Amino acid sequence: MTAVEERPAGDRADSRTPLLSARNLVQEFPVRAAGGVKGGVVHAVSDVSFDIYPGETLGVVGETGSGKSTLARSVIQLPRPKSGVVEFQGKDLMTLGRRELKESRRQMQMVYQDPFGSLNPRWRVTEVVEEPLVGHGWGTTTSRRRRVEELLDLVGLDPSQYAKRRPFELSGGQCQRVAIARAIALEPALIVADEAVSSLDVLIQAQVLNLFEKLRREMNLSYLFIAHDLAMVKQVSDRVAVMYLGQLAEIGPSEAMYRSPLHPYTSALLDSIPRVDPLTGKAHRPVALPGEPPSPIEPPSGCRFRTRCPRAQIKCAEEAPALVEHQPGHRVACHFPLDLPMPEVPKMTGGATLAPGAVPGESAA
Ligand SMILES: Nc1ncnc2c1ncn2[C@@H]1O[C@H](COP(=O)(O)OP(=O)(O)OP(=O)(O)O)[C@@H](O)[C@H]1O
Repeated sequence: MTAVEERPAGDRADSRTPLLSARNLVQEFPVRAAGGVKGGVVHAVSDVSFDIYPGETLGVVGETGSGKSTLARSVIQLPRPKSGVVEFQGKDLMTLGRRELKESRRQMQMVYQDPFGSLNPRWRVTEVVEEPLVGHGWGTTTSRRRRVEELLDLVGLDPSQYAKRRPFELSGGQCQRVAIARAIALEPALIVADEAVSSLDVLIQAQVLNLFEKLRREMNLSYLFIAHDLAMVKQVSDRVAVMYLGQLAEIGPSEAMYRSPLHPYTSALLDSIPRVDPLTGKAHRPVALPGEPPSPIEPPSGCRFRTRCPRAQIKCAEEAPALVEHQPGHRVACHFPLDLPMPEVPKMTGGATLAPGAVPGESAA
């Protein structure tokens, strides 16, 4: 796949120069077979390219195991990807030494799914939030304490009530607010939120999402926002990237992706969530995605989704589709995307010669 040039969506993104450009990212993990013998590799992220613009939220969705977290961690170089380029604020992170990378990491912070697990249980809230400031030699003890109070205020926690508490004395939502205060302490440009609200109940989720949005406006933050919940991703994202088995299936402006998805996988993901049609008011009955994702150790040839795709053709097994722009800023990696009529070509009928995975029989759309 060639490098892509993307466009910011909507009027939130305030610049045409990306804050972050990831190109052809690859991350693989060796697997050990029984007895510790070296086995194959997990192709967790394969040739993924995307941009994030200042002030923009890019949502990433996909089934479990599709490589979302690995992608997020590759971006912040934890660990460094196997290959590719990550350019952040004009610097190629892949070539930076440890000291320079630490400086760049100030500007990119992660918020994790488990709010309790991500905080040191022995520390008080003040110490948790102050720690990155200390680590980067920020200010004096007095100015740091003042900054911690400001940060707690900013995330909606009254310092006089919460500063001295320990994580076990907080609710999940409060813990996540502390984690966010810590993440924004050094005024980063990018927050990588990996399922950051998934473990919270719905009401608290909405409050934390509002907090993210407030911080985006006030600090011109960008987000790489990872979640399973498509409805939530749509709500917070300017653009959405759909991952399947380590690759981008589709990326585009949030509204367009949900209104008229181009990839059969995106369409199937949307069909799998309960929702109400905004035009007719009719409830949509969710349809489960067929089958299971194939093993990322031996992904299918050609298009990785073809073993579950109702539109799969012979070509899909033979040739990997490139991520191609179909609408402005809306790219899809599919030989037979949903905005084009199905051509009259021989259909795939069985998996024997097209392993791994069986191909959905004659169910082409
Ligand atoms: N350190 C590792 N060693 C070996 N395999 C790994 C490692 N980390 C991730 N994987 C594998 O890489 C693939 C992608 O995993 P990843 O956690 O990135 O997916 P995900 O989309 O974030 O899933 P989830 O939504 O469940 O968090 C999976 O097959 C996973 O088992």
